[in-house]
Order: sequence, then structure tokens, then C-alpha cells
Amino acid sequence: MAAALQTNTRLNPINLVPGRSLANPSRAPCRVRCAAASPGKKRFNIALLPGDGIGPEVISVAKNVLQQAGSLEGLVFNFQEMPVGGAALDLVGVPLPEESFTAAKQSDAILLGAIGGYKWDNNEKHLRPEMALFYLRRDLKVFANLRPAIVLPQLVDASTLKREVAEGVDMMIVRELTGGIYFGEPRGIKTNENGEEVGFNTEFYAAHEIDRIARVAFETARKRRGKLCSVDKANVLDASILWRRRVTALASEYPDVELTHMYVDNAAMQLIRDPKQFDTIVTNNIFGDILSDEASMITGSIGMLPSASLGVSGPGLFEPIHGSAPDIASQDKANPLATILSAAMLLKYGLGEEKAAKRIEDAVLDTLNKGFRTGDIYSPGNKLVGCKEMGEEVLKSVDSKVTATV
Ligand SMILES: NC(=O)C1=CN([C@@H]2O[C@H](COP(=O)(O)OP(=O)(O)OC[C@H]3O[C@@H](n4cnc5c(N)ncnc54)[C@H](O)[C@@H]3O)[C@@H](O)[C@H]2O)C=CC1
Ligand SMILES: CC(C)CC(=O)C(=O)O
Ligand SMILES: [Mg+2]
Repeated sequence: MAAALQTNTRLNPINLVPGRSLANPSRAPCRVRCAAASPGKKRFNIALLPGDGIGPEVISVAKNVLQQAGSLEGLVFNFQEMPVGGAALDLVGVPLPEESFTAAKQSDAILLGAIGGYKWDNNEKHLRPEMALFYLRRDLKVFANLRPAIVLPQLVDASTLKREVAEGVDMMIVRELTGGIYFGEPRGIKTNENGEEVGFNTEFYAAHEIDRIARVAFETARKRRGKLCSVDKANVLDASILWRRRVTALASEYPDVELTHMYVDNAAMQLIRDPKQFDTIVTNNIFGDILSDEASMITGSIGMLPSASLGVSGPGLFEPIHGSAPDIASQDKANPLATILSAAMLLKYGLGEEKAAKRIEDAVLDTLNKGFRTGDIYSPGNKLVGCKEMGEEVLKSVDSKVTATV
């Protein structure tokens, strides 16, 4: 049963392992010093950014799982919890306080819940909670966002697609995260010469931004099934024309990877028609945002999809792909598995601690095997649990695995 998630463990993307950064030498001495203080132990600083809505609920659960899996592998975590998003706005009036950013930047890895909520929806743009996400991603320079979408055998029936269409789906969406229309200039709302208000954004990509995400995607595909589909809108968008040209030019460096191109509207359709045709997808910021939400439903729920955001140096940012789900916040209904699996990605991609990551992945599968389900992935015959209980069950599975092997 572990096979489905293990597929994931083959995905170590090139040398994008932030925990090994030479550009942040402060971390290496810490590990040496702490290892000396407690022999056999490695110590890591983890920034926890719970955020809003269901964010604090899923982070609290994932933190315990991370701590437990780590401790079984001799890892000691020093957690520093900081406010971001609406929580920070309420506390100090800005979505990303300097102290929160500094704590994140100086950490070995960051685990984030989710940001946003009705309360702040009418704030001016620079005072919207979501700006914290954009500042974090931009200023941490985490341009490569890996979003694995795997239909676990235990959850085939939770998929909204027919069993024969969903079963066996295992894809990796490589989303460009720090460019494109979410960051492009000019943008704004202004009044035009006719006195009418106009809103505008700019889809902007420089060649180097396309090349670096394409390389991550080629390397990722190379370690998987060797198939890369680049998704764009090159029939109408200039930025996509450049995107396709640059990705195509790089293909000769990866002769072992089969490159195809697809327009995003077709890709949205093909994901539902025949998702198994996809192995690795590379796409821009906005298309990756949308297609990964779509892909999540193939796996059963948006509450199942983790993500890793990586740059060439500095800490990685790990978060579920879902938002703050204000409609179910504070009701103990959230599925924490996406965040728990993000913690596994943190261990694997952020800290290079694959064994601890596998403990979490196995524990998630074990918990699902035992039939525990939150409402979003529930099907008759299983045991309906809330966020906390799901977390407790995963924790028990992390522990029982140890008991079994001792
Ligand atoms: N990374 C982040 O922090 C993100 C933040 N947002 C923000 O979150 C807020 C809500 O946005 P929505 O568009 O409603 O997207 P959302 O992802 O928060 O929720 C969409 C739907 O999925 C459900 N859902 C999400 N996560 C779930 C989980 N773990 N377990 C069970 N059900 C879950 C929600 O209940 C809702 O019905 C907004 O303020 C938005 O800007 C949205 C997406 C990402
Ligand atoms: C605030 C949103 C753009 C964040 C989001 O939806 C995402 O990164 O998936
Ligand atoms: Mg999104």
C-alpha cells in the first residue's frame, strides 16, 4: 500500500534541497553545534506559520506528527510559531510582519497552514491577508512549486471520477511560483480616458524564469516516468509563446524525457478525461494554481494535496494547496492530511531527512487503511473523524510502526 506514496519519494528535484544551501551558512554550524550538545541528534529550526481559518487546526496536528516522526529518527525541532495573513493583520496591522518574515527566512524550513478569510475580504489590496503569501514566496525566492497529485488506492472511491479513470493516477505538477500574472507589472485599477474604471494585470515571464522552472520539471520528469507536458496558452498569449519556445529549446539537454505541449483549456479537459496520461506537468503560476485544485479532486479532495516550494538557496516553504476554508473553520472538520503530507515533503525536500518523511507517509497510509476519514474523503463503511482525531490516528500510526520494528 505504501507504493503509491513511495512513488513520490523518487521525486527529489535536482539539487533544489534548501537544507543544504551554501548561501545560508548559519544553518550548518547549528547542526554541528547541536549534534555535539546531544550526540546522535540533529536539530532544526522550523518556522510555523498557521495563518487563518483552518490553518491553525491543520498546523497543530501536522506539528505533532512532524515532531514525533522526527524524534524517532533522532531529529529535534525547535518550532517558532509566527503570525501571518489575517492573524497578523489583527495583531499588528500588516499581513507579513518583519519578525515573521525574519523567523521564516532564518529557519531551516517553513510549514504554513493557509491564509485569508471573509473578515478581510474587503481590505485594500496591500492589506489583504493573501499578500503575505506573495511576499513570502517572492522574498524567499521559492520559484519552484511541486504539487504531487496521487490517487491513493484507499481513496479511489473518494474521487469524483469513475474508478477506472482515477485509479493509478500519479502526477507531479511543477508550478512556477514567483512570476507570471500574480506578480507582473503594470497592474492595478484606474479610470480610463472615458471615465470608466479598468482593472488590469500583466502576464510577464523573462527567459531565465522559464528556463529555471523548466529545468526543475525536466529533472523531475527524468526521475519519474520520463514524460513532461508543458501547459501554456501559446495560441494567444505572448508570454506563452516565449514559454513554449524556451521549454522546447531545453528539451535537447534531456533526450531521455519525452516533451509534449498542451494548451491549458485542453489540459483542464484532459485532466478529467484521462488523468493517467500525465506524469509531470510544468506550467506558469496561474495555470498551475488552477490545474492543481482540479487535480486534487481526482485524488478525492483538496484536503489531500501537499506542496513544496523551493528555490536555489534558503529555506523551503511547505504548505497544503488548499486555502483557509472559512466555511468549515473552527468546526474540527478540516482534513489535515495535506498539511501532514506537506510536513513529509518538508523532511524530504527541505531537510533531506527521507526516513522521517517516509514514516509520515506510511503512517498516513496506515491510518487510511484503518478506515479513518474526514468528511471530505468519507465514503460509507469508513469511520468519520474530525481533524484532531485524524491527527491522533496518524500519530498512533507513526508510533505503532516503531513498535512493530523494535
Ligand atoms: N495558500 C493559501 O493560503 C490559500 C489561501 N486561499 C484563501 O482561502 C480563503 C478561502 O478560499 P477558497 O477559494 O474557498 O478555497 P479553499 O481551498 O479554502 O476552500 C475551497 C473548498 O474546499 C474545502 N476545503 C479546503 N481545504 C479543506 C480541507 N483541508 N479539508 C476539507 N475541506 C477543505 C473548503 O471547505 C471549501 O469548500 C480565501 O480567503 C482565499 O484567498 C485560497 C487558496 C490558497
Ligand atoms: C492566494 C492564492 C493565489 C494562493 C493559491 O491559491 C495557491 O497558491 O494555490
Ligand atoms: Mg490555489
